[in-house]
Amino acid sequence: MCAPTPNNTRTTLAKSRIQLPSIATSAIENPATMSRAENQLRTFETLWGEIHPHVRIDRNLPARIQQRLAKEKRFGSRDRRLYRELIYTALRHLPWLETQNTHASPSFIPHSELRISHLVLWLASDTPATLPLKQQLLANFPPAPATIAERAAILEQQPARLLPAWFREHCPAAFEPPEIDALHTRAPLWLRLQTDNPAPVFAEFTARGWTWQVSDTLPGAIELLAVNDPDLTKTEAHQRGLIEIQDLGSQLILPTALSSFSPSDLQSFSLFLDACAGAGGKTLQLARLLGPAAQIDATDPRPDALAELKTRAARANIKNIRILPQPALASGKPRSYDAVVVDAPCSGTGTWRRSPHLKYTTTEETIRAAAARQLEILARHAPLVRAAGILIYATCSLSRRENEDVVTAFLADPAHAGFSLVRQNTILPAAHNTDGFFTATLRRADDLNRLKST
Ligand SMILES: C[S@@+](CC[C@H](N)C(=O)[O-])C[C@H]1O[C@@H](n2cnc3c(N)ncnc32)[C@H](O)[C@@H]1O
Repeated sequence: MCAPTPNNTRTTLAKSRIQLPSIATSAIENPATMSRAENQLRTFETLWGEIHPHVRIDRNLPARIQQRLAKEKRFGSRDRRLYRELIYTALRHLPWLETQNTHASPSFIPHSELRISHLVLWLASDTPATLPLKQQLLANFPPAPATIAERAAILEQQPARLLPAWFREHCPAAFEPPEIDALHTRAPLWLRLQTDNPAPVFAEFTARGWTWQVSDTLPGAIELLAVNDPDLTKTEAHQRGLIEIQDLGSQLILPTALSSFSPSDLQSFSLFLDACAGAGGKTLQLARLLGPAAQIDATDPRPDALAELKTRAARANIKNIRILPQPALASGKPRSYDAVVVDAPCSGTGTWRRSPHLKYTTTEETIRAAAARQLEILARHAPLVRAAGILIYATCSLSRRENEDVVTAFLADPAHAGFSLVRQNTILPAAHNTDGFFTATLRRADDLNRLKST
């Protein structure tokens, strides 16, 4: 499986400093005696063989993976977790796997039957699903070192090959060792507390045997530890709206964007528009940040996402969110908002560790198209910001073309002469072990008439 294609460059592996021994060959030769672990690795190879041809052409690969795993009725939830983990590990390290020649150098693995799937298992994070396989099949392997640079040295690969070369110009920082490590790590599971009294949440987690830690960066953000992809929707905490799943980086966007304003400034902002609300991750967070005295209008072109937002708001008993269908907003009387949030659709380059397939389907053209759309959405919503109000722009991209360049182009347009930049920040993944995000806060001048006449 996963044999290098004729187009791929084969690297010849010289003798490595650390040798990766193979599993015993007898079980492979006689399937009847194959261990459960070996069977599972073979099943992964079959699944990967089906998925691999679609990696570079299917931007909806996660749905394909999900459907493929669901189709296999004999899989239990533990099997599905294992295969998902291995498939996502393979996706994160694909450029290495496609060029890793396990046969070229007998000196690398003497008398070996090392297969690419062993390397995938070796590279996979230690989780309750992968650990039993690692213990059985990789017993003689040295543990995989923590950093991509050390792993690359063992495999005689280049760390930078894991990212598209064209991306360097868009985000040089992503190629620095800490960021490459963060972009190729299994994403942690962050929750946002949606209650001032987390005691029942923590009591339920304890009863389920789950451990967690509270973020020291953002109060109210908690990371679930050593839990193997739990179905949080089944928890009482979720059903009562006490928690929402939200990456810490995403949780940091609004507090960062609003951090230049004093509490009294913030009190004067009571009418917000969330212009790209989707299913409302940030709408719900805003409602909590601002308190019940503020009003948040939420809109999005996707009615199904807005319906989900309605359900989530009801679950959390949040009453100060008003959902506006987009056509009504476009055709109705323009409102004047204290603040408009444009959490824009983007290429998702900040989410590559969570959605690694995007590394292979995103091109410079994808980014160009995303930037044009972002500028259009910002320009369309700018007139809705009142004098002295603010416009918050955010993406989950690390490309400066979708971030700083969009802000610069927006400000350069004479139609936006009343706006100025208050702050802009890139949330790099390594800083707090998050996905990558960008946020900019723009303020509209307080005397629009004066600006119009100048
Ligand atoms: C990054 S997602 C928003 C995520 C959401 N704010 C949250 O926190 O969960 C971007 C959203 O923009 C919406 N969108 C796409 N095209 C748009 C457009 N032209 N104008 C406004 N919103 C758009 C998408 O439907 C999507 O829900």
